[in-house]
Order: sequence, then structure tokens, then C-alpha cells
Amino acid sequence: MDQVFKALTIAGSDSGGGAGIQADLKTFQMLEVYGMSAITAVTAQNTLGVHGIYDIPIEGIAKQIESVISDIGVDALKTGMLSQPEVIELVADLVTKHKLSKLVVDPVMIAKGGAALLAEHAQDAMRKRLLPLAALVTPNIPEAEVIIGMEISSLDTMKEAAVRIVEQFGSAAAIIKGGHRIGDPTDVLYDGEQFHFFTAERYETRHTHGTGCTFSAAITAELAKGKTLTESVQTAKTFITLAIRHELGIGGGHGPTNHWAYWREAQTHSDLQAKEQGKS
Ligand SMILES: Nc1ncnc2c1ncn2[C@@H]1O[C@H](COP(=O)(O)OP(=O)(O)O)[C@@H](O)[C@H]1O
Ligand SMILES: Cc1ncc(COP(=O)(O)OP(=O)(O)O)c(N)n1
Repeated sequence: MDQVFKALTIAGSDSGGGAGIQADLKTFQMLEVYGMSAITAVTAQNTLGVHGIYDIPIEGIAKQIESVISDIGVDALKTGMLSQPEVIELVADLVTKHKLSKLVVDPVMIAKGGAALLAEHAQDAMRKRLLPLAALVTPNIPEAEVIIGMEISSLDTMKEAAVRIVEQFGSAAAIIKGGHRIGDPTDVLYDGEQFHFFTAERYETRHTHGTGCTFSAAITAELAKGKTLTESVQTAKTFITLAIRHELGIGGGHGPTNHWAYWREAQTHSDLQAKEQGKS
């Protein structure tokens, strides 16, 4: 039997299926990693926005996490919408208790439509309790600006932000995503020693709901398999680029990305390879 790699997402549910828990599980599956979830909040959401947020009681979140860790095991985990400071405290306590080192923190704060997915008074707990435990933090530009309190307007300030997250808050690495800038998006990774740059061609579309969740889930899946940080980010960048480019065109607003595009492309390549090998 093949070895089974396992990843856990601790995040909010998106009824529309494009972001949150749903995006994470779809991504894990497409990268052939067994996905598990602990739901922190249920959102009533579609491509037009967030229409309701219902927090899960803290004991319920703790039970979900303990249940999967104690029986199935976790090779890597990620966090998304954590909603309240108590949830951050809980996750930090459990990550420490179970010595979970492959933690990817996607510091989700505000949905594209403007809904707050993290209470403002939870920002400090994020900085003090969760960031020091992270193998990687994956903020977009507005989130990085909130975390470190500086304006980010260039590649140089993206580099500075990544260094500050690592040096000030103790994360092992930080990647500042460039989707919110004009032009081809470059994501800047600082691994505590050096910078790595990941650039793709910008695809003009309104269907970018859940890009951040999908990108961080793909990194988590690859880390679960034992890939290095830079290998994991490279695969995630290809995954999200294809997911955006092969848009599904669903809904009247900001639609989801295509979570099967990467897998389909990989299938096509292996079919072509098999054909070529058959010929020679
Ligand atoms: N229009 C686009 N075309 C190609 N890649 C994009 C586009 N928008 C975002 N990305 C990429 O998607 C990922 C998520 O980025 P970003 O949109 O900045 O995060 P978030 O969804 O958290 O706001 C990054 O790798 C970014 O470079
Ligand atoms: C339940 C839930 N979690 C996270 C998000 C934010 O997702 P993100 O990938 O940042 O995408 P946008 O909301 O910015 O499109 C969410 N919306 N819902």
C-alpha cells in the first residue's frame, strides 16, 4: 500500500465551496493528501459575499482537533478563518501540546467583499501566540500591513515585511503574496536566511474567490508529503496559477477557482508521456 500523507485544516466553512474548509479539502485531495478538518465557524457565503457568520463553540473546535490528532495523525496543518482570540489561543495550545511543527498560518482577516473573518481584538493573539509557532505565514499585502503596521507598496517593502514577520514574531518563514498589486503577481518568500521569488503571469478575471486559502492549502499538502519549503511553494504557485487560469465562471460575483485544473494538467502530461514512450 502507498504511504498516506495527512493534512488538517482549522478554518471556517464557506457554503459556496470556493474558500475556507471546502477549498482546503479540495486542494488536499487534488494533491493526493488525505484531508481532515476542524471547523471554527460556519459562514453563509456565495460569490456575492458573506451573508452570515456562526461561530462554533470553543469545546466543539477543541474536540474536532483532538479527535483527528489522537487517532488519525497529522503530517502538516494549516489555519484559515479563526474568528475569535479564544480560537487562536486554543490552536496555539494544541499545536504546542502535540508538537506539530509543520504549521502553515494563513492570517485570514477580511473577505474580498469586506466581511471581517477575524475580530480586530484577535490580531494581537495572532501576532503573539500563533505566528511564533508557524513554519510559514502566508499573508496577502493588506494582512501583512496589519500584522506589522507598515505600508507595502513595492517589492522592497514586501521583502522588508517578510523579514519583519520572521524577526519580530518568530515565524520560521513568511511569504507575502502579490495578488493585490498591479501587474504580474510576484510572491516574496523569506525563509530566515534568503529570499525566493515566485512569479506568474496575471490572468485578468473576477473569479479569484479563495485564492489565498487554496494557495496555503497546497503548500500544506506538499509539506505533509515531506517536500522542502521552496518545493512546496513552487508546486502551490503552479496549482493556484492553473486554478485561476482555468476559471469555472460560477455565480454572479467573485467566483471560485478551479481546484481540478492542476490534476487535469498532470494527467494530460502523463498521458502524453505514456504515448511517447509507447512510440519509441
Ligand atoms: N489574477 C491573478 N492571476 C494570477 N495569479 C494570481 C492572481 N491573483 C492572485 N494570484 C496569486 O494567487 C495567490 C493568492 O494571492 P492573493 O490574491 O494576494 O491572496 P488572497 O487571496 O489571500 O488575497 C498568490 O500566489 C497570487 O500571486
Ligand atoms: C470561510 C472563509 N475563509 C476564508 C475566506 C477568505 O478567503 P481568501 O482565500 O482570502 O479569499 P477571498 O475571500 O479574499 O476571496 C473566506 N472568504 N471564507
